[in-house]
Amino acid sequence: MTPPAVLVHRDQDLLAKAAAARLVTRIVDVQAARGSASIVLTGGGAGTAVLAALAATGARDAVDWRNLDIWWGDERFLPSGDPERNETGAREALLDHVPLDPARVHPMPPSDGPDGDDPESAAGRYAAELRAAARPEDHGPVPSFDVLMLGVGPDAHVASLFPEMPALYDERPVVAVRGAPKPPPTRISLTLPSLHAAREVWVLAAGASKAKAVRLGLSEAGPVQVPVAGARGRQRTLFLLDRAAASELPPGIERIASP
Ligand SMILES: O=C1O[C@H](COP(=O)(O)O)[C@@H](O)[C@H](O)[C@H]1O
Repeated sequence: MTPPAVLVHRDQDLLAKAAAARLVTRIVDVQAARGSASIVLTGGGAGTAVLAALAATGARDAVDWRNLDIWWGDERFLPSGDPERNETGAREALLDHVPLDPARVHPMPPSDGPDGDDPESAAGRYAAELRAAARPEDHGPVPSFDVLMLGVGPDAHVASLFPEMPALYDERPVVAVRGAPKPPPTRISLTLPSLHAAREVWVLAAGASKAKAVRLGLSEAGPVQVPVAGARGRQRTLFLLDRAAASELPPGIERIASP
């Protein structure tokens, strides 16, 4: 796993635009090399702002949308179409506006889906979908995602991996989370081993409320206490921040800033 690089942008708006431009470039590069690409979406303010910025840029037409697999890092276990679902936010911000292949969009099951109100079965279903998409060269139960984006909570959670909760010890690729401290309490999440399968992990954080979590995420803290400290990709890890989220970083951390 790679040590993170830190990039700091002026504010959330510029962060979203810069991350959207970076995402277009990354997808286009991967598609040029291999024909298709895979990304993992996050919910939350910064992650959804990146998708909206991508929808608003003309550069989106450079992406071969039909050859893109879209997965989610976590989901709030709610009925399909619920405005609190990460899927709903992503569809409204971007997915409904680009010509994706519906078969390559992989939302986590809703609570009114094939498993009914059973998050453990829904997590197992998603794990099976990931396993079916993994190729021998991935050497594991999930694909080697090209980019996996993560928001971060003020409590340092990523995906639906909350500090000190059992999901952080789980070796299965996908788990049900019950009793989450942030509503809704029932969720589905990729686990740390699945996050680590990504070639690139991008942590997105904006606002002063995230500053402490960002500082701890770049420290030597353990992922059980500080889940964002476990957000690391196989080839590259980026912390993409605005100035407020970067405001508590110690001087020793090297960063690249934009005006
Ligand atoms: O509940 C969640 O929260 C985090 C962070 O959200 P934010 O609004 O504080 O940025 C998000 O990354 C995660 O996907 C989501 O389910």
